[in-house]
Amino acid sequence: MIRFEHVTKRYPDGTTAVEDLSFEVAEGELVTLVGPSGCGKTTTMKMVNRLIEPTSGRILLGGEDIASADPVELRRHIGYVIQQVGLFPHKTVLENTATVPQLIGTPKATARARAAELLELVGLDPAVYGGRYPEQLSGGQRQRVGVARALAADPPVLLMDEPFGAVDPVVRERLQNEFLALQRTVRKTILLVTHDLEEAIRLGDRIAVYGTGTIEQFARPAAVLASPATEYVASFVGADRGLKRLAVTPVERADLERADPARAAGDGKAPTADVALGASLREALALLLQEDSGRIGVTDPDSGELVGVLTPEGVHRALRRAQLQEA
Ligand SMILES: Nc1ncnc2c1ncn2[C@@H]1O[C@H](COP(=O)(O)OP(=O)(O)OP(=O)(O)O)[C@@H](O)[C@H]1O
Repeated sequence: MIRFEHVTKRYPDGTTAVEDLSFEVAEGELVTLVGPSGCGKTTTMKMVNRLIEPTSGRILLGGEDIASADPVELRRHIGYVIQQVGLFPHKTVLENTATVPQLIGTPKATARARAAELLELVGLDPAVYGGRYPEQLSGGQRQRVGVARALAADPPVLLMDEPFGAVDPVVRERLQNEFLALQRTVRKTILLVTHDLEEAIRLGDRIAVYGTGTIEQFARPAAVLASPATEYVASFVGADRGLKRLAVTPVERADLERADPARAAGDGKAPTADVALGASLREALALLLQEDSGRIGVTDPDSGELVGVLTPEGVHRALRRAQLQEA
């Protein structure tokens, strides 16, 4: 869907922001660009909507070279969410959200109805918030309006530059989770820039880890954590990557031991907590650490039935399995 072919950007003062970038974002995929300040993430992203022009190489969108597209037309198909959100202070939340559809000629009533739907979708009741002005919102609420506004024109592609950067860690995690749930419904093709590795791991279907102006590794989060491609990636990912890997490894049937209801009932140590198959090992381990029985139940997410129990040995097996799969 978005394809970079040997893209280099040199600024007029001679700074090479990115050099020979080649990668592809599949349709409906969310790719996070992560790396330290100044490594070229924002430059990469702004080349997609032609706010910045590459020095060499080309970028294809849906197979078409964007260099031959009309920039204004191009940007209609690309939603853009930035950290400062950039809401119009003198417009209400509803008007802000309806801006783009109205610009492209959607009748006012239709644009507003659509805006109200989107506000609902990002968790803001339009009846409560629609008439407010941006300054009457919290930082997290403003950020949600920014996301709703970017989705309003229903663009197939979204560019997001530190979209959750301006809020505190607790709100940030909630917004991230809501955003993931939203993405499961809307399935946009997304490039998301962040300097926060946790965020990149949590949100990305794949992650591009930037060195200076180049991508050091482009892979699924679990693969980056299990086998960093270079020394640089290993140090960026840090020594606690085993812990981070817990967050991206799901509980699978093969990790479980048989649930034995007779024994569980008999020794009075039935696990009191359970997780669904597919939950992260991090979630499972957090519960396991609080369980006297040393086991937690694992249920089928569809039927709710108990399918087995997970023990610390099971967690270890799961981690080894994940490492082998990614190696
Ligand atoms: N207009 C410009 N002229 C010259 N150099 C620039 C210009 N814009 C960016 N740069 C340089 O290009 C490099 C990449 O910048 P870019 O903004 O893409 O980095 P980034 O990874 O997004 O950083 P941050 O996380 O701090 O936003 C940096 O060295 C930056 O100083």
